[in-house]
Amino acid sequence: MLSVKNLTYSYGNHPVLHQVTMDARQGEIISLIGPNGSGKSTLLRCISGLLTLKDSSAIQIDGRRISAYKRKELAKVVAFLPQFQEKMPGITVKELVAFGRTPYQRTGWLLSDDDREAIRWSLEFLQLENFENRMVDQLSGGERQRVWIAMALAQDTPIILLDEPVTYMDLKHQWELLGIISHLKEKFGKTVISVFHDINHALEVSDQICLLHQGKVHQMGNSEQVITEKSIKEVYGIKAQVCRTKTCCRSVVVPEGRKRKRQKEEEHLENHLNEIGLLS
Ligand SMILES: Nc1ncnc2c1ncn2[C@@H]1O[C@H](COP(=O)(O)OP(=O)(O)OP(=O)(O)O)[C@@H](O)[C@H]1O
Repeated sequence: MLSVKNLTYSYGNHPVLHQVTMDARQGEIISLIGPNGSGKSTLLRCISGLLTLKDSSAIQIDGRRISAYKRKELAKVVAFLPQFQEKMPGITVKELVAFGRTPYQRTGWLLSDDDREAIRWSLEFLQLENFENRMVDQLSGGERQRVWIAMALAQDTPIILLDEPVTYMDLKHQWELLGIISHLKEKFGKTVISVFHDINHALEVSDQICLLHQGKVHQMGNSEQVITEKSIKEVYGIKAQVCRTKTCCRSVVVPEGRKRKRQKEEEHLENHLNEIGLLS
């Protein structure tokens, strides 16, 4: 459905993405992970059509290069939640979610029955019914983020791009949103490509994980292939354990804390002193 092939992108003369290749099938959840500045947002913005590509055939949807889509046509296929959302003063939650229907407007701003149904569905899906008349700029960061996600869902596209969708959310809402993302795939066959900073979030929802490092795909595949102690060390430069937990039915990544590091150093010193006979 979505194919990214040898995508290279520079901001002016600052190269950011190098020969990125990635495929997404229909109904697949792909997580983009990688350190700050590795190019995750830039990759999403390229796929969303917001950035102009030198090689316009590098990104194709259903076999058609994205530059061949008209703006409105592409907005019916790809919805994009950017990393930072505006506060949107003077606009209610329902009005903002209604903006998601813009690609379907013909003349003027009259909502059709389909529009109203999509708006209602999105508000319900994000549990925002009780918020619909609230002003967007008076919401908390996490609440506002849910409204922006609802707007993206109201667009009713087969492909949804989410840039750090859980950033401002508390623990409960983070895990609820991960459930919503899985639901979008399982019940509605949506293809979701999402940036996560918390690898455990990526492990919870992904069919595939794309690990970016310095603008290149370091590894792409299922979680067991990609999330290893070796790859975390290579890309993030930290020591972490990848533990398989029975209760979660998946792996969890636990970075080595300072206490454990200190404990290991002390054990090492004690062993050494033992070896040379200073401790007995
Ligand atoms: N508009 C821009 N103009 C110039 N350089 C940019 C622009 N946007 C991003 N960059 C640079 O491109 C590189 C990749 O940025 P990008 O935002 O894609 O990374 P990221 O992996 O999403 O980072 P983060 O995890 O911090 O959000 C960085 O070096 C950044 O400074």
